[in-house]
Amino acid sequence: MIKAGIIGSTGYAGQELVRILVGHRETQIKWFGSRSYIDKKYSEVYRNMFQIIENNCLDDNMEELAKQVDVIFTATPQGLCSSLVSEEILSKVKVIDLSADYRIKDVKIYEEWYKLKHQSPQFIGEAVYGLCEINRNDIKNARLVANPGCYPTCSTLSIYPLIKEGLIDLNSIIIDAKSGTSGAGRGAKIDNLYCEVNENIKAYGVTVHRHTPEIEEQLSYAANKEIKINFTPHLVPMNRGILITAYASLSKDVSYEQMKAVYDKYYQNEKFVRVLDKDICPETKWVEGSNYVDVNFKIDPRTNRVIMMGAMDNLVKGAAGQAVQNMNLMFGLKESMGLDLVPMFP
Ligand SMILES: NC(=O)C1=CN([C@@H]2O[C@H](COP(=O)(O)OP(=O)(O)OC[C@H]3O[C@@H](n4cnc5c(N)ncnc54)[C@H](OP(=O)(O)O)[C@@H]3O)[C@@H](O)[C@H]2O)C=CC1
Ligand SMILES: CC(=O)N[C@@H](CCC(=O)OP(=O)(O)O)C(=O)O
Repeated sequence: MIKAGIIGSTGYAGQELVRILVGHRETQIKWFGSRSYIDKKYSEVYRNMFQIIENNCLDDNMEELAKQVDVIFTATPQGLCSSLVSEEILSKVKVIDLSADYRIKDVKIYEEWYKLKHQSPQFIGEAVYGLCEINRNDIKNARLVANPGCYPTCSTLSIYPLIKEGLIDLNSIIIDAKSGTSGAGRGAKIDNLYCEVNENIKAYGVTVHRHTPEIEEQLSYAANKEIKINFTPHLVPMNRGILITAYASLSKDVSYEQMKAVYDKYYQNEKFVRVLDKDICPETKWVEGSNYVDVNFKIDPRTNRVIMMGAMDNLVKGAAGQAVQNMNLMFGLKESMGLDLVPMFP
């Protein structure tokens, strides 16, 4: 049995991790970390866990945690994980960070976009970017995994095959993204109040969203060349779900069948990436509650552009599900263990 501790178990990403790990037959959650609910029953914070979890919430005592568990998940605000990790901790326990602290390899770029001083830059080089479909082998040997951001997961997986195969103009990529409000976390913020969000849709973080450099870095690895993108997220009035619509100019003539073969080349053996049939557009409702990313594309011959689309659940493949996928790889388990979650509908 893997013993797991979750720092930030009372947030939206943390509670999704709890929900998934409760159903994981090789894992036992030993530590339900919290800042605001210390000594309160977890099932009083999340009543869906009534009679399922009897534990109390605990503080984020890393030293004590490291003695008691095999893996620590940090589902906490940006900057916290990097202030807790040390060589001593990493020598005792594996860490999977759901925040962005170790996702960006250039610390200056992290500090510039996050407006934070990085607390342990010495571990950035070692951390493995946990996009399982692309970095599987490195993840298996990692002590520290940077679980990818939600928008970057959906964007990268939707665009990656076409970059790898040199089918798109690298200077022409535009990503339009939409997210449900659980992406913003459980903390009270005026922008996320019912009256602000309901019956509304708005762009935010235009040109300055912190996921821009993360997506650029991942796409640049795929291209082996520096890429800049336009990335515009929108907040939509739903609980869960991310939809990506990305645009790029084609760099060569390519038919539907050829492009489909490219997506299949990368994803036909990937359980969690589903390349949809011709003309079927990904929808958030068909992936909700699951670890799937649905992707598809359409070529527009009038403009010589391709439109790439992706949909996933921000809390599952975009956060907790991917974190469990990473844990499975790090502990030599079947990659999909605990993640056979059939999408919920309606
Ligand atoms: N929501 C999403 O869709 C996704 C989130 N993520 C990432 O996961 C992380 C958590 O996000 P999310 O769950 O949305 O956020 P929430 O605001 O819902 O949760 C934050 C969690 O962190 C805890 N926390 C806050 N400050 C501290 C602190 N100083 N010390 C210890 N614990 C603290 C909170 O504890 P308490 O409630 O007890 O005060 C809570 O459990 C973030 O880094 C986010 O970027 C990644 C991908 C997707
Ligand atoms: C709707 C919303 O606010 N989404 C968040 C992104 C989700 C998240 O928590 O960010 P990570 O994936 O980097 O961890 C945002 O735009 O900041």
